[in-house]
Amino acid sequence: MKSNERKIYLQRESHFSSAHKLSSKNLTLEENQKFWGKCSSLHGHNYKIIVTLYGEIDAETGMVFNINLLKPMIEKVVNTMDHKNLDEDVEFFRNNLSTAENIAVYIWDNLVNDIPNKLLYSIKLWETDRNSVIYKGSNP
Ligand SMILES: Nc1nc2c(c(=O)[nH]1)N=C([C@H](O)[C@H](O)COP(=O)(O)OP(=O)(O)OP(=O)(O)O)CN2
Ligand SMILES: [Zn+2]
Repeated sequence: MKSNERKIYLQRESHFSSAHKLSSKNLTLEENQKFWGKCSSLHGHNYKIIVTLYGEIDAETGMVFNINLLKPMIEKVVNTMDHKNLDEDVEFFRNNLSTAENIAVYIWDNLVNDIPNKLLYSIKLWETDRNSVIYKGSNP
């Protein structure tokens, strides 16, 4: 592939709605309520994510990566969580609390091997309008 040596960020937004609760298996109901407050009860969020790729603009295609290829990769991961109870329906969250942090890690881990040439740069995830995380994992 020819490169014109100009690097650029490419972003794709996606959404999903999931139920979850934050509670530790090692704590009693009362202890969980004390630690996590209202979040220890089952509730839901409309999550928003932005997946960012970073790389050189290919001189022939004019693209870093074809968004038409990126879309189904993101949808595949998002569909494992959309309209699901994260804690019960997604294996990863049986052993990892379904915090925004861990959801971003889950998305990264499920995308990084599909996106070629180490292009995956970051996952930004909003749990609410006011609460968000940005994860930059390792890209082997
Ligand atoms: N570090 C984190 N802290 C918290 C997380 C998280 O994922 N990472 N998650 C929660 C709960 O999931 C909770 O549902 C957050 O919702 P809520 O408190 O309603 O959200 P807001 O802060 O946007 O609501 P306010 O109206 O601003 O209080 C808790 N902590
Ligand atoms: Zn929540």
